[in-house]
Amino acid sequence: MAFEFPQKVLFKHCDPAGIVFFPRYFEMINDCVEAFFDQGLGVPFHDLHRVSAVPTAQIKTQFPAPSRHGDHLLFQLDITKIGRSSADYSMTARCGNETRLITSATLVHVDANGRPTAWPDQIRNKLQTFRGDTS
Ligand SMILES: CC(C)(COP(=O)(O)OP(=O)(O)OC[C@H]1O[C@@H](n2cnc3c(N)ncnc32)[C@H](O)[C@@H]1OP(=O)(O)O)[C@@H](O)C(=O)NCCC(=O)NCCSC(=O)c1cc(O)c2ccccc2c1O
Repeated sequence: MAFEFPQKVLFKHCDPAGIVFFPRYFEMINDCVEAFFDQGLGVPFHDLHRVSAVPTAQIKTQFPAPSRHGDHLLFQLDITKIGRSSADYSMTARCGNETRLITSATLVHVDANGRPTAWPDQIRNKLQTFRGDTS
């Protein structure tokens, strides 16, 4: 099951050439991850960050086609791997049938001291429900 996150391209996302500037895509990616924790996992960041955090250890992104002001993007997130303290996800953003962004990344669950710590069972079990087809 993929988690879905709609995002309309706004004026603030675009550069003078009229296309989405890549740092704004990374903000959209993080907005999708934040919504995933809140709505998908039932662990909103304002609760999670009282005791832990989930920084990004690695991320790889491709932009196969540009997005423009007014486009309606649909982000889809799948969990592809769950480790002791880490989780890999893949994410795409599409406008209609056209793919605009493909990304894969690793989040690591860390304690209040920033050290990797095992996922709590409640979060691990919810992550499992968003496992995609890969590995
Ligand atoms: C991320 C680290 C805390 C990892 O520490 P360390 O390297 O000591 O970890 P281990 O070797 O013990 O491995 C633990 C665990 O992580 C996996 N892992 C580690 N590095 C990688 C990697 N490069 N690629 C893939 N996987 C990796 C490893 O396989 C282990 O997995 P297990 O499942 O087996 O346990 C440390 O490296 C660190 O602190 N890095 C800096 C992170 C950072 O600054 N990122 C960029 C800015 S922060 C950020 O972007 C961000 C912050 C947030 O608070 C967020 C909150 C919510 C969502 C997103 C956030 C976010 O993106």
